[in-house]
Amino acid sequence: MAGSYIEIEQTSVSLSVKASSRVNPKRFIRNAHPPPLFLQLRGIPTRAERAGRERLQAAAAMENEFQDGKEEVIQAWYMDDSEEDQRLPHHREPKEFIPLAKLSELGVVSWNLNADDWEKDENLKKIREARGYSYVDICDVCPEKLPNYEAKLKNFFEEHLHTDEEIRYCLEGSGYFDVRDQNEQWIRIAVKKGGMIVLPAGMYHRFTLDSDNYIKAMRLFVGEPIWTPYNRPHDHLPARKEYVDKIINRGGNQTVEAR
Ligand SMILES: CSCCC(=O)/C(O)=C/O
Ligand SMILES: [Fe+2]
Ligand code: NI
Repeated sequence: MAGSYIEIEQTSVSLSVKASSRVNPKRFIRNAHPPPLFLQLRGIPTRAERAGRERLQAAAAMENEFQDGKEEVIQAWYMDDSEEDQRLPHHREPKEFIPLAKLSELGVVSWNLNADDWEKDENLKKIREARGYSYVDICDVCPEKLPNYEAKLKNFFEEHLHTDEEIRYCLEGSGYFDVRDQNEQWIRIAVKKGGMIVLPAGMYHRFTLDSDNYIKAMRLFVGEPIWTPYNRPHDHLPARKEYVDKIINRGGNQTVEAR
């Protein structure tokens, strides 16, 4: 092939590749941007597509890491319907605990990390690297440190969704993240020091302190954070539709009625 040319025409680009000992023409074509039409038609992945897929695989592989002792820092149970103080556990009678694997089915990812050493923790670094969590800050939920404490707590407990993942790592204290299961039942996820949790984009949820009244949480984000809560109902948002398709309907065609 040395010295020969491969000419590929498509509407937006015309690509000439001179094959030589230094350039692998097949690889050059696969990495062209935009991808040549014949690659698109044959479904051959470009370099960008391969990189995207590899990132997703790395992020997914991370979901099985750092699980030892997780039950001590993250527990989940079905809630009762009582209107009593939101900070109470709200167990059903009898109690209905939920295996953490069930949370994975809902798209919730979680880990047990060493919160005493979070600044140097290699496991936290691995998670951030694999999942692209470039942004972090720390949020103390207590009246002295959180501006507009009462209003914020009220907003946290309004059922809402975000258009990106909600990623929280409990460094001190504890709190409850409530999520809906596939049948709209409330599940209470109790997170203690060392528990890190990811609620997927488009999942309705709410947050409350428990009766110990304090959490110090690391908040993580991919890129610049967008904190906007979309209170229920916000079923028309693409993030919600994707969540419903992927998790609630598991790729099927069932429709979910808006409340
Ligand atoms: C524990 S961080 C405060 C809760 C929060 O940020 C949130 O978005 C709840 O849904
Ligand atoms: Fe939230
Ligand atoms: Ni809206």
